[in-house]
Amino acid sequence: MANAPALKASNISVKIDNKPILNGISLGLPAGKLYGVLGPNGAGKTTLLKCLSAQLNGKGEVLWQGQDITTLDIKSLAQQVAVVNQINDTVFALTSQQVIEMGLLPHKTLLARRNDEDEKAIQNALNAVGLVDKRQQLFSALSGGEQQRCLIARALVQRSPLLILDEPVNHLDVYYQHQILQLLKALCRSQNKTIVVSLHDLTLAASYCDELGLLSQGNLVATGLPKDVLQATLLTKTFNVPCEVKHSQDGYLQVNFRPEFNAQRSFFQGSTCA
Ligand SMILES: Nc1ncnc2c1ncn2[C@@H]1O[C@H](COP(=O)(O)OP(=O)(O)OP(=O)(O)O)[C@@H](O)[C@H]1O
Repeated sequence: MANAPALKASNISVKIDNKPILNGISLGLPAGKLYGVLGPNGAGKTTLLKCLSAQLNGKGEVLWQGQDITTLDIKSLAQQVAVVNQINDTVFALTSQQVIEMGLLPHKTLLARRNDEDEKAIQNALNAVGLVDKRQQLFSALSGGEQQRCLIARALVQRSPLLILDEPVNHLDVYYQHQILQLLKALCRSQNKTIVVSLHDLTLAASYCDELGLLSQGNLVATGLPKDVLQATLLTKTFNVPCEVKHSQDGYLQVNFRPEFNAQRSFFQGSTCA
């Protein structure tokens, strides 16, 4: 079946400390597609991505190529799924190259040395994310955006058919936001990869993602083509900010949140500030 989902989540639910975080999420994504997960802070995007990449075991089932993803042993999982989590405060005493090289581990035996093919993969990944000149720089000395691109490069050399990236364009300037999403989309098309990203920029999501899922308070309130998910009324309700969606003649969607919205009014209510 050409369009059978490569990644299929059925009825995923997560509770933490008895608080529902995800409520019965089901979605299916064919190979070769870029899927964007959207939603306000705390909606459950990271939690969903962790379930899809077997970092978190919720209720329900995640099938990757027909197999329950939680049953893969750690090496097979790393060969199948590359993960880029949000950058945390972990300071790696490693160079960019060494961080990227970690992506080769799932394909190596314990004592294997780096070969020409590995070197080429690292060089290609450094090129792809524009970090050739930072190769020997300590990861901890990279800027936030460079760290983000370095972790994406690590995922690239992992050569896995499924990529899960949590806010991959966070910290990136406009050029690299577009460059990284173009790269991810190209990987879907040229290598038939299945890629899931969480994003906050809805216009960017509309420009690059094949399909979107919109989360609100742990519920998947819409999923499908960008034009079907990005409806002004639904977005206004979900993000609690008045919004309009413009459709350009060349097929692009632009989501504008209204600047006259005064979030500070509620912020300063009850405070003594003038
Ligand atoms: N380990 C945890 N302990 C307690 N609560 C948690 C834990 N992990 C997540 N949560 C809660 O689950 C909810 C969803 O969190 P999640 O990180 O998935 O949201 P998100 O949509 O990715 O948010 P953001 O846009 O801010 O990154 C939040 O209310 C969060 O506080």
